Amino acid sequence: NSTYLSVVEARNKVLSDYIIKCLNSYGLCVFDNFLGESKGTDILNEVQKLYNTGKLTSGQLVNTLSSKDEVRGDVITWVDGSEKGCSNIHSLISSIDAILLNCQNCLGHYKIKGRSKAMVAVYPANSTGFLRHVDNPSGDGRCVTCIYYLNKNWNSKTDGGLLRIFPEGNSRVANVEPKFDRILFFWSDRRNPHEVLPSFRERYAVTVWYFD
Ligand SMILES: O=C(O)CNC(=O)c1n[nH]c2ccccc2c1=O
Ligand SMILES: [Fe+2]
Repeated sequence: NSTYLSVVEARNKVLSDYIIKCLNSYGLCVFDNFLGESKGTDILNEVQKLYNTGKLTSGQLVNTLSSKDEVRGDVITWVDGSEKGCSNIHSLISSIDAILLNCQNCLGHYKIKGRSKAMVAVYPANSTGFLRHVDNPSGDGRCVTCIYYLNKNWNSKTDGGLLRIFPEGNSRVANVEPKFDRILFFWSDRRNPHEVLPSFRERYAVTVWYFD
């Protein structure tokens, strides 16, 4: 009904304003309790199903050493949400689209024109994490990285898997716990080198990149 819609729109507006302010000031933005416990759990269940039915393949070109203890990196798959069993991932993507549509023409000098499919990524327990990198070092069009985390009761002291962002020209480092129902936005270019520390527990995330 109309009241529900206006509540959702008002909430999206508040969130868009927050993202615009944070991204333009710090180049990154973290927001907790994005979709709530039940929706977040629905998405987590879909991601775990993809993982447990072997739908994910190795994300990085990890040079699997011949040694017995294999190098364990992230495993990923790309979904647009129309696939069977991905309807909740689809609604996640639509929720993020709605928020960023609200930010139109207010994110730096970007005019967002599109986005990637959603990348579902799982770092297995005892994984090596992800070496320090820039998502878009070479101007491939990606301007904003958006990551939605799905890890309940995550404690990086015991579970590892911390995302560390080193904002360019800034001595401070952002240590982001991959907490359940947390959404993170950051500029995809050289302003935000980042790394994922080794993970000692399965670590789930869904990432979408927005293009200008
Ligand atoms: O999960 C995180 O907290 C951060 N994650 C990343 O920075 C990240 N960045 N670029 C990728 C490219 C291919 C496959 C996985 C990735 C990936 O997890
Ligand atoms: Fe990255």
